[in-house]
Amino acid sequence: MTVEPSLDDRTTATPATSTATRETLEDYTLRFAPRSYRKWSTGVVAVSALGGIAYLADFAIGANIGISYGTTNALWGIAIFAVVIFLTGLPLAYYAARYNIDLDLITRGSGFGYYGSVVTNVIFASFTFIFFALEGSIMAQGLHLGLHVPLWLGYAVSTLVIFPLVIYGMRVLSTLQVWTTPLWLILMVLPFGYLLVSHPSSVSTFFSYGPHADFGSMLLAAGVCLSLIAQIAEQIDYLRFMPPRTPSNSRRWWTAVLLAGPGWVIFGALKQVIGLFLAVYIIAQVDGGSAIANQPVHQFLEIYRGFLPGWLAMTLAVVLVVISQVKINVTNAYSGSLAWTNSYTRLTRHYPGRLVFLGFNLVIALVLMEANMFDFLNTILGFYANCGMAWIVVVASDIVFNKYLLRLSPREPEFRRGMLYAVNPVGFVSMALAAGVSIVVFFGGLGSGIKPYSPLVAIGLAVVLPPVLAIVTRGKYYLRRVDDGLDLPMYDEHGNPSGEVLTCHVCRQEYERPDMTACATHDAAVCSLCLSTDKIADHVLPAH
Ligand SMILES: Nc1ccnc(=O)[nH]1
Repeated sequence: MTVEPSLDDRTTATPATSTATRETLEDYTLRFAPRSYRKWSTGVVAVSALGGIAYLADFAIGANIGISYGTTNALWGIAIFAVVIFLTGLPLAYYAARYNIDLDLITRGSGFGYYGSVVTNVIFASFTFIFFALEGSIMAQGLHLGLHVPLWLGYAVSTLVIFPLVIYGMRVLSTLQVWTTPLWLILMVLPFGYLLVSHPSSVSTFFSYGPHADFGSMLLAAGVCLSLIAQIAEQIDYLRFMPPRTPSNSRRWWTAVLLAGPGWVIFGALKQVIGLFLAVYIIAQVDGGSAIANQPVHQFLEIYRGFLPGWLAMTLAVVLVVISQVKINVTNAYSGSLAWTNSYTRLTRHYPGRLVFLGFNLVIALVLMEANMFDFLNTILGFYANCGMAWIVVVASDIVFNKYLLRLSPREPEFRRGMLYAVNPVGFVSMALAAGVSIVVFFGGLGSGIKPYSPLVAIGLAVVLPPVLAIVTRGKYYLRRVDDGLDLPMYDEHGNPSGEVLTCHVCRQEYERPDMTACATHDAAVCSLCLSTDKIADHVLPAH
């Protein structure tokens, strides 16, 4: 769902094709990513995937939990977050890289069913507008500090600039994505190193900041960080372009999947720790520091001031904030519009084009910003985390327990209409219960004593319920039929999706084997998207 750098050498559709066909052929959103398109090395895929994580929200998140719960509890919270993200991200990243499909397609076959994953798409869309609003607020703080733009106007500006960029500028931005990463490292990592060396006493101030260790506070802190759990979906949007895994590239393949998949959290956690460190430094060193310590632009301004003239420090801080935030918000806007489009297409069997939903997503984000969401960050993120965890952890649990250990869920992914039941209770009910109960706990509905434990409730239910429900339903609701009517193997000799090409008799484009199904009424093959938009279910195969 995100931009791929330097993918210019791809095949493009002929002008006569429908909007749906053309737009999904740009980068195979909503579709299997074919072998013919996956020409990058494992290293290029990994670097592109990690290029997206230069966003600044982590600095604000780290600072906020530190200010609320103290350094010790915040650090433990970040550690809990990192472990959960890594363990749950691993099976998901593996499926994306091995089978070349995005997280929505994985979700459908991992316990949710063809329509069941519409809900998880909405969870993902919420992730993009909540984080769009958070990143946009940070950008507006930069514009306010550097150029005295009032915050309300800064929110509007940081939203409006994204439109033309997403509509026209994807290519340019892909390039920007690649060359701003080194610039970002220079602007961020080096100054932080300098601060540590020049002010060694700041380290002990840091460790002694705030209240002592307390398990409830650690979990509350972890809950805020865990709102980032859906980030794995964006990592996967790149990982699905991994080349086939063969005996000769197996090591490189696995390294790339581990680093760029669940490994994103190493960088995320580091940024949170740095944001927390800088916040404590500002509170200790600057008059009135506690009011601004959670704002990344102030954090960078303070570091730069240590060794640069004031005007230059200010310019650099604002430039860094604007570049980072525009970069990430283009991704948020793009991914969010895709998630909405995807749900809408499946429910109405009509592909409306992405622009409508781009507007829709950004309006919600702007309303959140204007309502001052930055001041209620811990609550919004902590609340969202319950939904995000319920989805991601259920999918991970289905893969690990139901696919591998119990073998009640089919090992190979399935995402095509007609092959799946509309809704599979295994994942759907698990997610609904995990999210529902943990939200009730989060708001104190089951007593204030267990209120901080809502992340544990969400994770616990989401881990345990899928295998229980798979056993209860005996895995009956995963596949509506097992044979897709095409007499061609789906996988090659190494277990990679086949690169064999077939023509869709509806849109007349060529697609690789895994994207195709036999047509119910014509003696021909049909592609997954033409199946999704088939209004009268003319091509959809019957249940077995
Ligand atoms: N995917 C994202 C992660 C963090 N912040 C964002 O804005 N987006």
